[in-house]
Amino acid sequence: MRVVVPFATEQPKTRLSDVLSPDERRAFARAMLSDVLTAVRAAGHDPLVVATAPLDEPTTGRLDADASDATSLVQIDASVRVDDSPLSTAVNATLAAAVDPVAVVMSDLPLATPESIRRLTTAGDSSEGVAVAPGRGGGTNALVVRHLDFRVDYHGVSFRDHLRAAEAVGAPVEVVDSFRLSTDVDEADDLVEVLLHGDGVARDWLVDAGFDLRVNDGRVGVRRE
Ligand SMILES: Nc1nc2c(ncn2[C@@H]2O[C@H](COP(=O)(O)OP(=O)(O)OP(=O)(O)O)[C@@H](O)[C@H]2O)c(=O)[nH]1
Ligand SMILES: C[C@H](OP(=O)(O)O)C(=O)O
Repeated sequence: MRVVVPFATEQPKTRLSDVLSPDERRAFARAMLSDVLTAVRAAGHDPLVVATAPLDEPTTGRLDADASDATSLVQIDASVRVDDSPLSTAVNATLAAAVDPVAVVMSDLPLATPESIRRLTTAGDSSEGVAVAPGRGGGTNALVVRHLDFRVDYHGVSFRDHLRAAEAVGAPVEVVDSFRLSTDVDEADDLVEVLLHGDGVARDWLVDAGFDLRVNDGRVGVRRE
């Protein structure tokens, strides 16, 4: 199945600005993308990155296969389509052109595993269905679209909006209940999950950048050396 991975190349993860510089956010976003692409490929699928700008011509940050500091960019070896239109417009262009089912998997899911991707791509297996993996907080972290008329509308409470959109076109919905797919990394506290449950490039990046768990009386957070 074709798996589309949207990617904001130039100014990603602004909600991590409190803990990461702009160059670090670019580098960490690429590390997460790398983990997602690895999981997609290991699940037997062919990823297409739909990026706002080319991945091989960074405007800032250093492209370095032996990434050894927090602003070196991990090399991404994947098919890339550059489309600088807004997220939903870019994804919908892909859906409109598709004749076969398409999966859309966000690039900020560094806990994704081949098993969780396979669960997604085999869900909603009716020929006209839609499978939705919600993100925490109302978003949509991954989708499989088999209905030709279904279109995405990201941001806001997109999980609820996508259920309604599926209903509007008569597409049966399966909700994919997956810790690994529901964990998108948006805010500093989400880094806890990557440190605890990740085992890929993104976790290594955080450790190299000096992040560790911060244990107080309340909820676990992160601290940086
Ligand atoms: N192609 C494309 N992908 C996008 C765009 N905006 C976000 N993405 C990707 O969509 C997914 C979800 O992104 P968000 O968490 O909403 O946004 P973000 O830019 O990563 O982070 P924030 O700046 O903190 O909102 C990630 O895979 C992003 O890389 C866009 O305008 N175009
Ligand atoms: C793209 C957006 O991501 P969030 O801002 O919820 O992380 C969504 O899931 O609708």
